[in-house]
Amino acid sequence: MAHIDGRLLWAERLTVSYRASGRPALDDVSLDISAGSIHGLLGRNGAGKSTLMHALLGMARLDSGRVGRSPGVRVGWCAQKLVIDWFLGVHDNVLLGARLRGLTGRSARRAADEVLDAVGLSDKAPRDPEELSGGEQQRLMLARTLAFDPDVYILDEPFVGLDALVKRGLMGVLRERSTRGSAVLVSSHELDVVEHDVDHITLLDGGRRAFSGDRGAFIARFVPMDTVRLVFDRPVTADDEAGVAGSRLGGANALEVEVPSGSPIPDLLSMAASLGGVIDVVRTASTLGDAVEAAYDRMGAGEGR
Ligand SMILES: Nc1ncnc2c1ncn2[C@@H]1O[C@H](COP(=O)(O)OP(=O)(O)OP(=O)(O)O)[C@@H](O)[C@H]1O
Repeated sequence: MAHIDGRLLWAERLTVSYRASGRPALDDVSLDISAGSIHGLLGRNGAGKSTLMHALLGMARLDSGRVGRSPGVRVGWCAQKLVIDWFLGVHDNVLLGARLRGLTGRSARRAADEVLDAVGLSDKAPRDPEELSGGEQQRLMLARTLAFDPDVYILDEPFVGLDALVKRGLMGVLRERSTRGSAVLVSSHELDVVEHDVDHITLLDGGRRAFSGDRGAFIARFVPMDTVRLVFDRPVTADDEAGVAGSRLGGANALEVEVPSGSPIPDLLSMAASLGGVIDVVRTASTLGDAVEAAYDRMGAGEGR
């Protein structure tokens, strides 16, 4: 696989309409998917996430713009709706992914066994897909995509219906694949699952790109401040409060101060040390979920369009 500037797959100013009139489902959206990254595609229901994924896969009719792919890059997709070969058994569905990757014989079977194990379906391998639960069928689709082991994973709401342990395990497998150089584009409303693993965020709002950048920049943009709490082993005095610029009382034994999201705070720490009696410094960092909530609030109020 060769790539251009680390980019494996990209969209340039895509506009897609499902009907001739009315607002486009995707409006002038650009996106780069780079090797080794996990890229979260976020947005409310109907924001255009699936449409963008379909466009990247070459499955949407473009009004304008273009999709580019570096030479030899293989793209794998796990759809939001169930796409399973119901005429094949569980193991053979996964084997299909390994064969599409070019593996044959024992190595294909081994690859299929490995991913069935990774998604916790080894014991269901001899079954037919209709004998699986909804969550297991979802895992089967993911297993097939993992067996294909593409350079770019396009995963549309892959965690719906999965239990917490399986979700975490799958996120770990995706992280491992990205560390080996694959790229992952994942849409999800389950921010707690992707919270610690996404490097890059693109946020869509009504078909338009409202944000694209790294995770830290996203949080800083929508929740610009963290709260730091200085806890004392004694009541806070007026001198303490005056000594920490911008602080407020946080109960009898604590001061609270707002600092820029994610920023180092050496001055505040040395100030705390000089006050005497500070026994704990607790920083409440904003999460991806906080930032998305704040972003959706602002988008509801018209910002970001
Ligand atoms: N086949 C279609 N025909 C007509 N309109 C469509 C079609 N598919 C999607 N749309 C419309 O395009 C817009 C974007 O839909 P899309 O499925 O891309 O959103 P999404 O962000 O993936 O939403 P969700 O989070 O609910 O999955 C929506 O307004 C939707 O109603």
